[in-house]
Order: sequence, then C-alpha cells, then structure tokens
Amino acid sequence: MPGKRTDVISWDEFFMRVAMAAAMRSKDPNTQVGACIADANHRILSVGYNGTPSALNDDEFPWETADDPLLDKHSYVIHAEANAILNYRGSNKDLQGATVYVTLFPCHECAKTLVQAGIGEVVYLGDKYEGTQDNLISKRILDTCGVTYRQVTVAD
Ligand SMILES: O=c1ccn([C@H]2C[C@H](O)[C@@H](COP(=O)(O)O)O2)c(=O)[nH]1
Ligand SMILES: [Zn+2]
Repeated sequence: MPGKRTDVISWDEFFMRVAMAAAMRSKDPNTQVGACIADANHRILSVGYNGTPSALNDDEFPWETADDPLLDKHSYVIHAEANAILNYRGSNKDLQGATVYVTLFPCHECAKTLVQAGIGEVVYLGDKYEGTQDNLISKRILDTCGVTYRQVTVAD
C-alpha cells in the first residue's frame, strides 16, 4: 500500500518493551523485573513487576539482601511473573497457551507458577542467573512441562 510504514517493531519487541516499561516501576535497587502476558491474537492479557504486596508499605520493608530473612527483601517481594498472573482479570483458562515476556529468566518458583497457570511460552531478555541451581531447576521444570523458552534482544 503506497505510503504505508513498514519498519514497525515486531510483536516480540513490542511486548518486551511493555515488560521493560513495567520493570521501571520496580523499587528493587538491584534487579528490576517486568512481565507482560500476551495471547496468540497479540492482545495484552496482563502486566506485572517485582514489588511488595500493595497492602504492604514498601517504605517500611527492606530493599537489601540480608542473611536474616526478616531483613531480606526476597521475603517480601512478589515476583513480576506472579504479579502478572495475579493482576490478570479474565478467566484463568484464558492464560492457557499464552506467552509471557519477561525481562529476567523466571526463577524456579515462577516457573512452577507459570506452568500451573497454563503459560505455553516464555520469552526472556536477560538470564543473569544462568547456570545457578535455581536457574537449572527452573529450566528443568519448563522443559519437563513442555513450556518453550527463547531469548530475544531489544535495541537500545
Ligand atoms: O523470577 C523472578 C526472579 C526474581 N525476581 C525479582 C525478585 C527480586 O526483587 C529480584 C531479584 O533480586 P536479586 O538482588 O537479583 O536477588 O528480582 C522476579 O521478579 N522474578
Ligand atoms: Zn520468580
């Protein structure tokens, strides 16, 4: 069609950029994670980022890592993927076969949650914990459950 723009961003890049925007809402000083769930019709089903439960004042809880679980941020943060699933307002069945775009490869807890929610594909940006025990368990869960995963890059 004459005059039509053709150099538009791909769906992968679009959904990953939505996940990247969500990550910018995270208060975590070390690792900001965003997740965007999309269906086969290229509709966004939900978005989430890593943060404390909304009823919990994030000024009153730690954002550092500590040996004492009471003082460790990991005890209080809901992961981006879990928040995206929890934020979803449709029927759970609609997540069946959906794709999650996530800025960090999911941890093994998120892998279990994604599988149980029916997510069929994980598209990720970074894998900074690659090779760790948690990361290997996560990949084992996804592999065993038939959830495919692939890495994408997004230009600066
Ligand atoms: O699957 C995942 C794994 C981690 N997160 C969040 C949880 C924390 O807020 C950070 C990780 O912090 P580190 O300092 O890198 O341990 O990332 C997530 O949302 N999803
Ligand atoms: Zn996780």
